[in-house]
Amino acid sequence: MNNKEAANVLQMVRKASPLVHNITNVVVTNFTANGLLALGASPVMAYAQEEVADMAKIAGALVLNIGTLNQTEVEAMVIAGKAANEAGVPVIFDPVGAGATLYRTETARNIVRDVAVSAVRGNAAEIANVIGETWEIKGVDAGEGSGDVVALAKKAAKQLKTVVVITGKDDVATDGETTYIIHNGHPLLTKVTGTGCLLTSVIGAFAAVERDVLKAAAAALVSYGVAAEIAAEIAGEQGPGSFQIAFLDALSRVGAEEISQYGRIEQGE
Ligand SMILES: Nc1ncnc2c1ncn2[C@@H]1O[C@H](COP(=O)(O)OP(=O)(O)O)[C@@H](O)[C@H]1O
Ligand SMILES: Cc1ncsc1CCOP(=O)(O)O
Ligand SMILES: [Mg+2]
Repeated sequence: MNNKEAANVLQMVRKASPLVHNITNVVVTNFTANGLLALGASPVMAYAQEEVADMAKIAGALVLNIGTLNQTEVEAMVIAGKAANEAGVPVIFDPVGAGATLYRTETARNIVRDVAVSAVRGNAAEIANVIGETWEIKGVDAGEGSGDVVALAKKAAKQLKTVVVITGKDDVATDGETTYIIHNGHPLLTKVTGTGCLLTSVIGAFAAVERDVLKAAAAALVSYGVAAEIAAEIAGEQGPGSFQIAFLDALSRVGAEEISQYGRIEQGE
């Protein structure tokens, strides 16, 4: 995966405008829908157990996010996930807050047991907790110590038999064999709630058009990180509010030119 291939996948997203079915949290719902629209995808949020299977089957990707989970919604996620699996629709999972409470940790583990997920995206602590590892945040910035993050991502990918994406200062995407490290993004992303959750849904949009989920994830990460850098350039001085708006604008504008100029994808060990 290089910048050119990444830009091609982004172009495919804009052309196909895939339907991304999200079962996500109440904090990020509107931001996620607007972010997917800005990018060029078609978002839908549907949660009722009566309809989630039907929606998941017609979607290009299903995104499951346990940010504000409750038991009814978790059951809906499993119903949707199984329907997506039957229909060959990729399922992307965001284990928000795994490790923070026993309920979140157990639910995250149950979802990856009951649903065949194509990719899991979280920060290092969340991914560690899904696979039962302890994880110490080494500095103020959880992205510090990226060597350890790569090892954690590979271990998780092998254990879960899926693509694993760990985000932070640098982002790692791996299937356990091939690894990409993406050196894009901006610290202001950590000052806007839902930027991790939206990224998980953006990976869904990319996985809807690129069957190689590892390539889809790497392409999504570089597009997203470059968009953040453009937004910071335009509105970073103003603060997180202006940055959030500029970021939505940048998601709609980022393309081959910006990715070739700013994209920093490294093939890891
Ligand atoms: N220190 C940082 N510098 C640049 N980008 C960052 C930094 N920390 C996180 N990001 C970016 O913010 C986005 C959300 O990632 P992250 O904060 O790890 O997710 P979450 O909110 O789920 O913990 C990703 O695109 C990631 O690359
Ligand atoms: C603040 C908050 N509380 C529960 S879910 C959520 C949003 C988390 O979003 P992200 O992980 O993308 O920062
Ligand atoms: Mg998160």
